[in-house]
Amino acid sequence: MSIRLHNIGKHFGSGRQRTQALEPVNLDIHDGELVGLLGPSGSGKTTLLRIIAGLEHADPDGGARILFGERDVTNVHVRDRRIGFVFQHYALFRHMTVFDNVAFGLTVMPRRNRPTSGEIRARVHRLLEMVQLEQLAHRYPAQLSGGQQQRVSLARALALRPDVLLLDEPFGALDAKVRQDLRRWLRHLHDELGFTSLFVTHDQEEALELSDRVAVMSNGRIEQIDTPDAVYRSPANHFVFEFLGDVNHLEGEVRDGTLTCGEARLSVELPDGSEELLLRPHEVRLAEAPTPEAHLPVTVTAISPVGAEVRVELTADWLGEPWLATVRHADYERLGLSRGQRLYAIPRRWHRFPDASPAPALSPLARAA
Ligand SMILES: Nc1ncnc2c1ncn2[C@@H]1O[C@H](COP(=O)(O)OP(=O)(O)OP(=O)(O)O)[C@@H](O)[C@H]1O
Repeated sequence: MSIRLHNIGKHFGSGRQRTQALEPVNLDIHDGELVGLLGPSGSGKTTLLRIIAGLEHADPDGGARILFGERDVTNVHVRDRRIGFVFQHYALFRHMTVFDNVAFGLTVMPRRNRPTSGEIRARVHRLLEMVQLEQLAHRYPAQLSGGQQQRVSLARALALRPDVLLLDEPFGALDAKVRQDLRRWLRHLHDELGFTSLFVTHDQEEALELSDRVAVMSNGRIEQIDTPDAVYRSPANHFVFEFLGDVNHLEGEVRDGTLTCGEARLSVELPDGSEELLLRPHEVRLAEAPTPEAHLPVTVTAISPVGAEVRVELTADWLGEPWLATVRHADYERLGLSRGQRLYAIPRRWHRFPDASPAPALSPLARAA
């Protein structure tokens, strides 16, 4: 089921209390797609999700329309939109067993649509099997872990065979390992059952790992919507770049093709003036000597060799905030990295987002790559 949003804007309150939660948004979600709404607190993610669900109404002016496939659901009640919901705070019925929680939506259907009790039993068992909770069917929510409760919520949301599944910070309250498992598991279910899903998160990693496409939001606006790879590698603007990962800043004055900041110097093909360059940690190489293009002396202040790469914190008099470089374990050993060591940072590439420039600029190095 595709979802098409046309001119969905939202204000709350009136008079001086009136605030704009969403600027008019247009968005097309394809049939079977898993889309992540990613943004900081207050950026409008939940408001957009609630409008799609029918729990909130878009501003009526401006011709707001919501289509599920060919069906115009703009004025359709939440009950009739055929949506499954999963929220962060597991709203399971505490006095019902796992089985009854999952079966609930089916048992309260109008008699003419309601499956027989045998069919309900079979469907609930199948769902519990899929979320691997069959053994716990007779437990109560209080007897489950957070991750298990969230799996029950998912099974319950899927029991009514929704066309669209909406998830609001579904794994927000869980610890890192459980989140990781649930993400994989949601992706798997999504692919197996083929519904269309939209989920809200403020966790970059979660959005990038789970989504077919990510919509990055700030201040009630969709700043960019694209595949995880594209939003990460080709961010549309400064905000998206900063929000999607660790960033190192290099601010200085450019004169005659050289950016200078204290004792640091970098050759850049830019006109004279003040500049701010941005670099991801993996775009910073560490070396024992400067190059003709880059003279950026740094001191190693912390090393974290945990994970696939080594994270190295760097400081210098010319830096306001420490830099973070990620280096391969082989390079870590080759350089014999230790705290207090003095090295040179060599940018592999850099990015800049001059104000009001719609397209990001990349370093010549990156353009060549
Ligand atoms: N019922 C409401 N009345 C007034 N303002 C509201 C209401 N709901 C949301 N807002 C405002 O709308 C803006 C967007 O809120 P929304 O909850 O959609 O953001 P969000 O991105 O989901 O944030 P979070 O990640 O913190 O949940 C915020 O400025 C919020 O204060």
